[in-house]
Amino acid sequence: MLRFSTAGESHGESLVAMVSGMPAGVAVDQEFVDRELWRRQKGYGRGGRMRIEKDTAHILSGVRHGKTIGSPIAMVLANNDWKNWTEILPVEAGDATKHKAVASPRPGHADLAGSLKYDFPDARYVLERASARESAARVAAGAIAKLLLRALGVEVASHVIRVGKAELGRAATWEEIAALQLKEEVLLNCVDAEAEAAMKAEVDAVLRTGDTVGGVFEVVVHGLPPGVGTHANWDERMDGLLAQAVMSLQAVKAVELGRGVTAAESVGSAVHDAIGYEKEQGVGGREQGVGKAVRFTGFTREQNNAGGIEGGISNGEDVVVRGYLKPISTLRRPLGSVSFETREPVKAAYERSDVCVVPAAGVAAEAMVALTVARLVVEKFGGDSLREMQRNFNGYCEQIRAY
Ligand SMILES: Cc1cc2nc3c(=O)[nH]c(=O)nc-3n(C[C@H](O)[C@H](O)[C@H](O)COP(=O)(O)O)c2cc1C
Ligand SMILES: C=C(O[C@@H]1CC(C(=O)O)=C[C@@H](OP(=O)(O)O)[C@H]1O)C(=O)O
Repeated sequence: MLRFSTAGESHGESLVAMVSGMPAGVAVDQEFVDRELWRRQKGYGRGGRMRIEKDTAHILSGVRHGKTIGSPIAMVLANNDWKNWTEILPVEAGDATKHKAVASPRPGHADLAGSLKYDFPDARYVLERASARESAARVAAGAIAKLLLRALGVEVASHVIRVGKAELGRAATWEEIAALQLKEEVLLNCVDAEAEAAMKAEVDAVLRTGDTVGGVFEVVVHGLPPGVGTHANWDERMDGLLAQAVMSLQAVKAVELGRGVTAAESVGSAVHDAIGYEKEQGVGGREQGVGKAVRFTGFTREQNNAGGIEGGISNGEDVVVRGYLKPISTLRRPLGSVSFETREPVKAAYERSDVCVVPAAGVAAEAMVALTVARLVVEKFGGDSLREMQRNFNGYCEQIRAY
């Protein structure tokens, strides 16, 4: 089973990512892993911390001569900011002057609930792990999953469809989304320059007023054959697993598959994706790689409102997952809170903060989606080595082509 976990605190020495269950023989491209980390650090509206960090994954195990060897992969990502904290963090609990205590819990953070739960004197102990700094480790793990998927012709990419009130008012093609991932500059990771300018204006407006914004990103999985995930058990359905994976990201408050949200206010005839068949084009091979059309069978759809999943099973169309982000919680003009010490009303704590993280959250969500899909792919196709898995995968593709 493909599994991953992370460890590490925001201002601790390092983050750690562990991935196990990867087949042997997958080429691990360090440049690709680091580029994914770079993409997560970018986007208009990020705060001062991103000028301190330059994330890179130091691979400690599970890779030999550039390829996976089937053993757990451990990676370490240093926190550059750690050196600014070494003298402050380890002091005794309760010394508010020395350990950067967060003495008034910030609304929208885990601060209050976590301090009560773990019996901490202030929220610093909570936020260190609750922070989305952790998502960098997820991206390192997700990059490994992406490399496995890529070896099977499956690609995962994201783009931003809303920042505050500004939205991309049209559907994006896979080619547009794939091309975005290669850009050297990341503004708001939107496929449309005009919509992106409007999104930037939303960020500028909240920068002026000391406020924050949220938005919506969309992750697309391209090239996944029909038949991954299952309807058979609730906890094996791909839709449920994707929802949990993306919802688990910091600040994501809703997850949508396909047109799930607007479908609720529509009628069945407008929502469901009519099925056709085109033998000539559909049957006869699949081209692999970003931007190429992938057809596994002759069955066709006029549209993809289902977002590539029906009954918890991939149906061969692009898998489309949207994540809805609340506005960032920490405000330069803070909301009301209460002092832990005096219980008097005070403003919530503020040091520095991002004001918009929609593009970065999209990259982290790509990682979560890639890890989820890779897990289901490993379950379906098995194989201790990539060669064995590719044989199983190709055999299955032949089977459904001849269906
Ligand atoms: C990439 C990324 C960066 C984030 N940066 C900040 C930040 O600088 N300030 C902040 O208040 N919240 C930030 N968040 C969100 C908080 O971590 C999150 O809202 C908080 O931990 C509470 O968790 P919840 O919103 O999931 O309930 C960020 C989220 C992501 C995905
Ligand atoms: C460090 C990252 O994001 C952090 C996530 C975060 C939060 O509360 O989630 C708060 C900020 O941390 P700091 O207070 O150190 O500036 C962000 O910078 C990162 O994305 O790598």
